[in-house]
Amino acid sequence: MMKKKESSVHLLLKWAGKDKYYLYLSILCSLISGLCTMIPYYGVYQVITAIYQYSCTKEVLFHNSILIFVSIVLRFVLFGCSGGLSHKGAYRTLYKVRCMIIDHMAKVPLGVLSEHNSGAIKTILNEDIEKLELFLAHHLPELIYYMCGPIAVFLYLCFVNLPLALVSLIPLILAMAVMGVMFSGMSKVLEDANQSLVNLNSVIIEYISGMKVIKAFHMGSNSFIKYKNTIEEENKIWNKISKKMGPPYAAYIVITECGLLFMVPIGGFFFLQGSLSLNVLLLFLFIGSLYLTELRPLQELGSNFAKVLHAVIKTKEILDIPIFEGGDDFPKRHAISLNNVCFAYPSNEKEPVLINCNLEINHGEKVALVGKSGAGKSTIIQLIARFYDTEKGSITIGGMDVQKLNYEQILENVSIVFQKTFLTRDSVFENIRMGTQATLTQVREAAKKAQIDSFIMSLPNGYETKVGSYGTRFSGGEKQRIAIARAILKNAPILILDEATSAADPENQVEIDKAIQNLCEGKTVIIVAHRLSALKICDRIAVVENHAVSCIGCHEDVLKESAYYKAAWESFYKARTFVYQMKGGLV
Ligand SMILES: Nc1ncnc2c1ncn2[C@@H]1O[C@H](COP(=O)(O)OP(=O)(O)OP(=O)(O)O)[C@@H](O)[C@H]1O
Repeated sequence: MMKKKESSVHLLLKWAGKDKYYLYLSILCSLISGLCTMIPYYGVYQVITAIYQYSCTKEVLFHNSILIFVSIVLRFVLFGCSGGLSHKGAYRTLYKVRCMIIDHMAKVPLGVLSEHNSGAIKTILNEDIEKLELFLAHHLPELIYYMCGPIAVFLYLCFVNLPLALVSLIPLILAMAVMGVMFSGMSKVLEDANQSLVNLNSVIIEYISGMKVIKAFHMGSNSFIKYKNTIEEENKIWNKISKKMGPPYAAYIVITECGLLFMVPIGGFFFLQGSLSLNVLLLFLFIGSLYLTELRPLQELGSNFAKVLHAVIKTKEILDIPIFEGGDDFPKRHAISLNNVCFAYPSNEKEPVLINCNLEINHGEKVALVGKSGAGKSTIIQLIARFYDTEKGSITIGGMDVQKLNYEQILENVSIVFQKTFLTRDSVFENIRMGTQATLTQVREAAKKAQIDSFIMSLPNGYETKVGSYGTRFSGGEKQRIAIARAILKNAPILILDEATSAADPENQVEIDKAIQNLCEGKTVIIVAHRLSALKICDRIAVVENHAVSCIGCHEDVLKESAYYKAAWESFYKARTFVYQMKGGLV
């Protein structure tokens, strides 16, 4: 546990980089401010001594009052400076850590990222990182401050009377024992509490994103059950924590204040014995029984510290996800080849999706992947785009193993149009150019080819129309054409269309087909075709079944060779020529 704490603080300071000097300065201010706590006690002792020795004059009162006043002002000024510096250091560190995570996530293989629960990532990015700020900006300087004062007072008391100074520590020893009880076995409970927060975040995200389905199926209050159960689970954990922490916390508070209980009899005994003067007894009765109450906030810091350690560990877990770095330049030719590829998803390693799968796609060729649902079509394209690495076998682009290629260049050279289009809360213009420096003319050019320019121009603010709330009014087909415009603008030589025509209805089917034709021009294309109508632009068709590509060729050849394709084509053909018969006659 101790090792974990050390490495976590060390990690935090490493992440802070040069900004750790703000934190060091803040600690120094806290330290001096904490030491100032001792000065008023010293002043009080001087006055008591003067009274006891009948030498108390106006000067003695005046000097000590000034001393006490200056030390109190200094204490607060320095504590304020410490807070300012710690906040500056903390927010700069927070900014760095957030950037580090975002940078890192951009280099993490997409598949690995999707294996992570999005609620867990949100908890880390949002709540856990905020806890780092709490620690750096507040806990660290406060820890020094609250510890320094009592330590300095104790040292001063040791200087005045060692045995009584040691007696003054008895409440501290008892309070530490109580704290030990309080925190024993807490790491598991706190871990559960953090996990329940992650679950709660995931359920909320799931609940909000599934709102449409919940309403459509009139699931009403039943849909709340998972949400309600998760809240109840969290409630149970926090009840458990408060039951465990409540009594020892009360004991801790009382014990830190019970100094007089020991000081009066023991100090009084020494005084009666004559080994203690009255001024020293008074000093210990006033101060020796009180100064430890300054340590009280340490208990709260202690419990928060456990949360901070958890946050550091979680942040590190994200930063430790292996990334793809370096690698060879992307080749100029783009023939794609799968050679005896075996693959199972990391979350389900026992169920192989692909076994010895082979596929050859020529440079500039357009190949459709067809097959039953769950056959592995999307898996193949995810492996080509290196969302995951193959277990056995290899995938090459232009003869080069994808695992040896620069990952960033793979992302640059492979465009994927997914079935679901993600629109950011930004203008349509920014949604098409997606962070590139493309001009409005270039964006419009791409949008024209994607058959969406006239629709965008009809929007209230044209290309400047904000998507956000308005975005919900885009139809599936319109969104898909925006995605196609993005891909046209990106102009990557390899194009993957995963069910890209699925949102097409008869009205915009023609437009989407035209958009896709424009998009595919001169590219190496793989289309995951669920509707066989998408096959018309393809040179060859590959059937995915039984964990591999079972046959590949032109439409006529595959029709002869593949029973699956023959059946699929026949039902597609029947559906195309289907005429609805109404009761009263033909429609
Ligand atoms: N992230 C994942 N983790 C675990 N298993 C997965 C994952 N994604 C897909 N699978 C499983 O892998 C198998 C192949 O899925 P894949 O999506 O490649 O099929 P598909 O042919 O594209 O199906 P569909 O046409 O329905 O989209 C399926 O059994 C699916 O359940």
